[in-house]
Amino acid sequence: MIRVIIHGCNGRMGRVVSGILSESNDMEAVAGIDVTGVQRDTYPVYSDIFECDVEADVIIDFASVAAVDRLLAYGVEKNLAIVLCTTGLSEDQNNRVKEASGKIPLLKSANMSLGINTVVKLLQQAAPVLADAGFDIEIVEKHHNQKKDAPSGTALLLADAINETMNDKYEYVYDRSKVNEKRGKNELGISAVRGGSIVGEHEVIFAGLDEVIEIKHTAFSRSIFANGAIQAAKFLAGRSAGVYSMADAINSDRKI
Ligand SMILES: NC(=O)C1=CN([C@@H]2O[C@H](COP(=O)(O)OP(=O)(O)OC[C@H]3O[C@@H](n4cnc5c(N)ncnc54)[C@H](OP(=O)(O)O)[C@@H]3O)[C@@H](O)[C@H]2O)C=CC1
Ligand SMILES: O=C(O)C1=N[C@H](C(=O)O)C[C@H](O)C1
Repeated sequence: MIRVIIHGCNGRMGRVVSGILSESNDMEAVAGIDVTGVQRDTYPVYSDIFECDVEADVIIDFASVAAVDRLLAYGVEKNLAIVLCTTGLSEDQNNRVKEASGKIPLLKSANMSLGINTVVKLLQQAAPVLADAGFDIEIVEKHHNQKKDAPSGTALLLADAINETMNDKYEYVYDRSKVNEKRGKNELGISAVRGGSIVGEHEVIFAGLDEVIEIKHTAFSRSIFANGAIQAAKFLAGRSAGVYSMADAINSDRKI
């Protein structure tokens, strides 16, 4: 049995992860961490991560940026693998993630779904061809009205995937209302929409002369992220220290 601590267990994502693990034959939730400290399932829930002294193999995190520093410190202290799914981390926090990965196995991804990770590959093929032909690139993301960070971690992940294949030539533009000039060729626009219960939608628009290509991913339920995180946890448990990617977990033969 792979023993999992769910960080943010009472949140929207934590509850979905918890539900899937309760049906698993080879993985189990052994503890949860959530500011509320409310126990909803069979495992104990701690409001302070350092109060949790339950033996485990891996932490699955869907919580809050405010909780990330203590999560990393706890993982390092207890020598626990971490699947880090919280988005909106600062540059300093991303550096601390890298530092921690020198000591523990760590997989961080802004999107755990197979679909988005496949879109990344498509973009890396399409972007060099279309950008060289003069196409402008814009990303539009849509999420529910409870989401705190904007733009989404996935929008940035997609933009970075494109930019890496283009020698980092793009400058990201988030708010055109402040720009009173025509669009520059090296701009990559990123726009965020927030409303209702939209689970997650990402559209990458390649706009050329007289033709437009749109690559769009729509999440209809949170289980695609939860299943991806559980697959990542299964992949990560027992590995040596280092940074791993969702692509590593998807290509692994340790399936859920
Ligand atoms: N990588 C991916 O594929 C995905 C990433 N996400 C990201 O995951 C994160 C969580 O999303 P979601 O579940 O919708 O958010 P929620 O706000 O529903 O859940 C987060 C939970 O974490 C709790 N929490 C807040 N601070 C702490 C803390 N210091 N210690 C422990 N628990 C804490 C919250 O408690 P309280 O409500 O009381 O503050 C809440 O119960 C977001 O950053 C989101 O962007 C989401 C979906 C997919
Ligand atoms: O907060 C969410 O809900 C989501 N967050 C992630 C992000 O910021 O990209 C992933 C997914 O789109 C849902």
